[in-house]
Amino acid sequence: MISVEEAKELVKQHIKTSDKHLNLPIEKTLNYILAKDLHANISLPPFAQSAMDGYAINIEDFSDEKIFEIQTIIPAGHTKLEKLEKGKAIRIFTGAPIPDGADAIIVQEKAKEENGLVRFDAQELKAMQNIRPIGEQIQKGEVAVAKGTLLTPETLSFIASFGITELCVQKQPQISIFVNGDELIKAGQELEFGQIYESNSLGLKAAVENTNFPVASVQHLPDNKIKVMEAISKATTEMDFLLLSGGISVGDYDYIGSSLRELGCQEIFYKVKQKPGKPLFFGKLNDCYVFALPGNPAASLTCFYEYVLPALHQFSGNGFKELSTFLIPLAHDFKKKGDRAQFLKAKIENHKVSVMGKQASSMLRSFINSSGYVYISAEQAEVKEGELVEVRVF
Ligand SMILES: Nc1nc2c(c(=O)[nH]1)N[C@H]1C(S)=C(S)[C@@H](COP(=O)(O)OP(=O)(O)OC[C@H]3O[C@@H](n4cnc5c(N)ncnc54)[C@H](O)[C@@H]3O)O[C@H]1N2
Ligand code: MOO
Repeated sequence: MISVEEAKELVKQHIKTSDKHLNLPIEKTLNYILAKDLHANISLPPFAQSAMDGYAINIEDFSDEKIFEIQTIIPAGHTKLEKLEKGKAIRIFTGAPIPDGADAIIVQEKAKEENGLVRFDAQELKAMQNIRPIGEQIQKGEVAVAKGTLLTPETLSFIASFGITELCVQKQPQISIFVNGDELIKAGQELEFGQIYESNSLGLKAAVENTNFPVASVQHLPDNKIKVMEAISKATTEMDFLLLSGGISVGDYDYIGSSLRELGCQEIFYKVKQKPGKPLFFGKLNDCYVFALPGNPAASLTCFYEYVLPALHQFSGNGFKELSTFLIPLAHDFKKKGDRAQFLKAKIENHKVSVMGKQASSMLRSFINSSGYVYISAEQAEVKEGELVEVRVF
């Protein structure tokens, strides 16, 4: 059985970033990954701009006593470069082009205007005050946004300021989710003795979608090896990722592992020294990455967050992006049972973190209102109150 660290390293090594790109109108690219470096096609700002509503002057002409004649008015959107005449002021507004010869904007709160004349309050002036120089934010030709960047609302807004209408983005992975087990029934049906409502597919689908990747299909497979093999064989020729849940342990009706092997799936690892999620399988079949997640609901989700999520990011050009991790003092002593690494649902309160109750991998309850996992490595046996622990936030 390999360690959590070894398993992650293997995922990182084996997932290749997709070279499938597509061009999309910029307004359709939210949450895609930029596939090519984007160079600034113009400087920003493209011309020197006033940062305030006020008056453009040349500092050499300024003295507290002086009254300036107002030469003209420059509103935002004025498309002609004006020239400031010696000793005069120009009325100007935020975003308007600075006239040639001006090197300071005095805000209107420090001025009094009357009959075409303006008198400024006594004040110290700094060269270029309230002026946004050309290219202050970025110069034409510089890399504006590097490939591999997630297209967030802020990034898209920045890109839009270059007047760009189309972007080359990474194609999103095609993902299928299969859940397996004869005991599982769909919500809405009457529960018979021995049956449970199937819940992992909803959790996994929501977790994938929460990361802004689409789910192509969800399917429930019976405990029937022929059907399992047929479904896996078809999905792995069509999908980039197949997420299987359940049937990967050692029981007589756990057909996922044997089906994958008989179909010739390359096994990259099976079984990780962790709780929950020990019988996690990762492999590759027909160019499709296969994660067989243990069926216990908390194990399925934990393996998703810790292994599948970074794999999806890496495939999509966003690097092996794991959950954000913080070091936070533990609010109580903790003794670990067993020698596996543990991902424990936990809550951060008052700058400390507490491990929640009901941690069994069959239970989801401790996820409710949790902030993330406390990660206790395989080597650690206990942690004392106040010691810093790794908290992985989902
Ligand atoms: N003899 C051994 N038995 C088990 C071992 C072992 O090492 N030796 N490992 C245990 C561990 S650890 C885990 S985790 C589970 C994983 O088993 P499977 O991946 O084969 O999952 P199932 O047996 O199909 O299901 C486990 C559990 O979860 C429920 N389940 C499954 N799918 C769903 C779903 N979609 N929605 C809701 N609940 C689901 C299922 O009914 C079972 O109760 O194996 C242990 N056994
Ligand atoms: O690995 Mo299992 O998730 O411990 O129950």
